[in-house]
Amino acid sequence: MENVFDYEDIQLIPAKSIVNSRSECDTTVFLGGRPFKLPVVPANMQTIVDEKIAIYLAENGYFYIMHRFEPEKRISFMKDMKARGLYASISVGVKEGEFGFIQQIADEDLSPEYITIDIAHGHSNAVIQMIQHIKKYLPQSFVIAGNVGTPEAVRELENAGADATKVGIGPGKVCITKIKTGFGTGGWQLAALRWCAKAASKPIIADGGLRTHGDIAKSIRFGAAMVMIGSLFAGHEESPGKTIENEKDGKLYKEYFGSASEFQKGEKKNVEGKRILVEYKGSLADTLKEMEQDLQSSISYAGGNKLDAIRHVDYVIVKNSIFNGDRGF
Ligand SMILES: NC(=O)C1=CN([C@@H]2O[C@H](COP(=O)(O)OP(=O)(O)OC[C@H]3O[C@@H](n4cnc5c(N)ncnc54)[C@H](OP(=O)(O)O)[C@@H]3O)[C@@H](O)[C@H]2O)C=CC1
Ligand SMILES: Nc1nc2c(ncn2[C@@H]2O[C@H](COP(=O)(O)O)[C@@H](O)[C@H]2O)c(=O)[nH]1
Repeated sequence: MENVFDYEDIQLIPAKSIVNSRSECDTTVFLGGRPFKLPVVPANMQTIVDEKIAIYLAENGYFYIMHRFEPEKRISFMKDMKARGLYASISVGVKEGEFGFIQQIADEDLSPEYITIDIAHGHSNAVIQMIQHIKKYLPQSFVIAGNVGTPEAVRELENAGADATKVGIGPGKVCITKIKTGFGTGGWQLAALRWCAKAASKPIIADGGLRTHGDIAKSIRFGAAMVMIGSLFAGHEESPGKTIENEKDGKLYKEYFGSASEFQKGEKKNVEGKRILVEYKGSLADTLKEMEQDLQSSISYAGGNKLDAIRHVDYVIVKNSIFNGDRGF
């Protein structure tokens, strides 16, 4: 494939501004008929999102996807969100019991607004069957299916009924898939996104590999409707990962582990994720605000006042050079 690149290899080219203040730029995105303040969703991982964060995000106009690693809590979670007048957005796997779980939700008339099928290798018959199963029993739910890394996969999942697909196999910060298996979009996630987006007729969520707020604009430029981010959300006061104090200097860290790590699985079987510590960085609300301001600025550099302006800007490939050797961001 020609033109293979990743986030750090790209710079977007500014166009004449049409606004007098960055505050005029609107970062709203629609997904499944609902408006959200940002085209960003924290990863559906156990050290990134919990019930409290989900409620905060839904109440404040952000998109969230609850993880699937405490399966027994999902029914009460959905009931709680509905009782609060909030949308419900859950994750499912594809093992046998998950098909029964979908039927149970339908029987209890709970129909969550969003269901994400969260599987490492989403281009599979199991995921296609799950999409069709959800569409049969819960036709009102918006189905996000993934993860995939090829146009063929995007087309097949869309044809099976997925309302959006999630692109990213192995670019994540706590991912070791590319090392353990030799496969994935790690190192060329942005080019893979562009490749997939050309084939897509429905929204794409770019998942994994974003390391700076500027990477949100780059994802949008290359075809994402929304991005999913783990590492940039792992270090907050509210983040569910354990808080750890460095004995030497008293500095605070939060733990962040992969959904396919030994920490998540509780066993050493098919491990494709690791655990790291990320620096503590204050409140989630502050990061969301900063992301919004940075993205407003991106929109103004794109010469527009809405997210769409970013989709049409020119870009250059500057291999590994945007940090000028300085990786201290
Ligand atoms: N985005 C990414 O790059 C990656 C994300 N993850 C995350 O880790 C978590 C666990 O993922 P996953 O292992 O899929 O979930 P599960 O452990 O729930 O496995 C789902 C089902 O798919 C099967 N399966 C898993 N991997 C493959 C494969 N490569 N080929 C064929 N069948 C497969 C499993 O069987 P069996 O276990 O017997 O093979 C199981 O039946 C998820 O949250 C996922 O998002 C994991 C790796 C990569
Ligand atoms: N290969 C693996 N990928 C994983 C695992 N757990 C989660 N993930 C993926 O990473 C992104 C978050 O990436 P980040 O770069 O923003 O930190 C997440 O949404 C999943 O798609 C794992 O154990 N192995």
